[in-house]
Amino acid sequence: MASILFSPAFQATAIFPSTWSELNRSGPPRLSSILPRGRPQELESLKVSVEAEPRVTAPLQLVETERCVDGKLAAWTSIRQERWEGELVVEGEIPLWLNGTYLRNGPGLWNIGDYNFRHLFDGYATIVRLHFENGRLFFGHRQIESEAYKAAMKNKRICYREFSEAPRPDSFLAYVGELASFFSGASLTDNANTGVVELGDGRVVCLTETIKGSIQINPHTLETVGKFEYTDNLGGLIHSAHPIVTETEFLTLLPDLVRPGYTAVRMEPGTNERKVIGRVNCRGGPAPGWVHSFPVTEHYVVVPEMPLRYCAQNLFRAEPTPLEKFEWHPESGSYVHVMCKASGKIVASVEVPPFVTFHFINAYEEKDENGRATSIIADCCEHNADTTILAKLRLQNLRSFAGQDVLPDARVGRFRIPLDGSPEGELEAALDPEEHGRGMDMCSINQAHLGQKYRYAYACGAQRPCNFPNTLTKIDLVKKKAKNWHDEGGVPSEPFFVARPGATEEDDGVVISMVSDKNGGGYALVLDGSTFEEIARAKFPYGLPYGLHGCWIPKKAS
Ligand SMILES: CC1=C(/C=C/C(C)=C/C=C/C(C)=C/C=C/C=C(C)/C=C/C=O)C(C)(C)CCC1
Ligand SMILES: [Fe+2]
Repeated sequence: MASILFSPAFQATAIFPSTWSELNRSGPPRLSSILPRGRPQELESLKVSVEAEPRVTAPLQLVETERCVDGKLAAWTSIRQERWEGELVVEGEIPLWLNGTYLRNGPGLWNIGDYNFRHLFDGYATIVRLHFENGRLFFGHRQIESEAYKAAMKNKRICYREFSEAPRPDSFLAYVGELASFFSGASLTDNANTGVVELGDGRVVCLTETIKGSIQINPHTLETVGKFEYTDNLGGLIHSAHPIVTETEFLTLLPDLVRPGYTAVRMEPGTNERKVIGRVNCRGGPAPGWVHSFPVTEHYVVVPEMPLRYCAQNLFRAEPTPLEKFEWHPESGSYVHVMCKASGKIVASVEVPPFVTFHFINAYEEKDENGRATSIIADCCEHNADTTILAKLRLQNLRSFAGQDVLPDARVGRFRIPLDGSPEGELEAALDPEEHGRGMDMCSINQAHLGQKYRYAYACGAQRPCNFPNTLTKIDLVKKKAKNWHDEGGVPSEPFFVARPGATEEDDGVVISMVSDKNGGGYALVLDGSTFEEIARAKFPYGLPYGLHGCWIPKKAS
């Protein structure tokens, strides 16, 4: 029997599903799950009992080195248990207007027993919930029960093709069955570990880049509701991981690997049917460029075609490749296409300097004195046309930081795309990248400015030396300045901006993030959107794995 002293906010209640229990069958003592009982102030300090489970020789084991241990950054370690929920003790003041739920999705389990995954993006999805209510903060996390996750738990081995991992042919064939499914996409994962969105009709869906990896969850309990089935016949295997979602529509891009191009589609709230807006053919290369995200303006869908292109062979290859599912084809050219949202027509298709981006920040139309759009401005987190960032995100590299400055430089890349028929567009840094330490990714904006002229972007930046973005940065695109927040030795996740209801200033609101601290713990962080100063934090019961993207679900008016 071991004991851990916990803050008064936590009360012990065991809630281990059998899958997790099996997975954890050996190794160090486990912490029981804990649920809140009453306000933190009302509770006494509590000793939580931790029982050591009997060691058995089982194929599935969590390896000690992969676990979150004190003194080691939790960001790159697997989630400690399948689920947890409870109230957190808040230091500082959460504004009373901040009522609603921040959900954040990401890969959180990077090992099956003693088998360790290679890449950050391989991990089985962990959804985390921060529920803000009248100054109080409730926290929970849970594994998403994709077919890939369930199969791995059941068979104690990887059964589907993840970002960089593929099952051994025997286990895959044993699980999925026929060889034909190998070519149909059935072997691809549905591990929805990349993002989470609330549709206009209130349904909450976790996403990855396979279409079948769209999974509906319950935003209150984090329970997996089931697969989100698209009822149209559009087919295809993959889509952008970042649809544009508003109260009135869901827009996404479907890359076509057979006839290289992209189809832009729209889905209305209350339906599961995507309708085609239009299609654009690729201008270069053997396959479409990777389209992890894309921006929109008021009237246009902006379709980036980057020279980091999908590689159909790599999608189905068993061995890891240098660029995973992709290949770098600088000779094929880089392009940006602009599609009219109303007609689906291509109104511009320009060649641009080579670029590597995963995340677009925003886009808008520049207009002349008659209100006619003359060009499109599209901003992204741009990795200086260097693909090495993908290898830097392998877990071995993330876990082996020894003080060297190894994070490749990134910048806010600003495209200017003329709408007058000119053949070329521009790409330049929107501000001196030194302002944010030459680190730049995982961005958000005030959603009220989506597709509109805007001034502020929030992102992860860098304080060097580092091997991963380790600051939060607020970028002022007008003054070309950044304000930076940093906790030495810590790794913050995507800063997510939530506007104050009734605000008139673009940065009137808060920025939410979750931080892995240097002691192996972690905390939820709330910064003032305007001053970028900390206003509240709340410690988690244990450090969490790094998460990717989130969404805000405001409390519904009653
Ligand atoms: C590409 C395919 C798949 C998986 C795609 C996934 C899981 C992509 C995830 C991409 C993410 C999270 C990109 C984030 C980038 C962040 C960066 C560059 C941060 C940099 C910091 O400096 C499958 C679904 C596995 C199969 C089809 C193809
Ligand atoms: Fe992303």
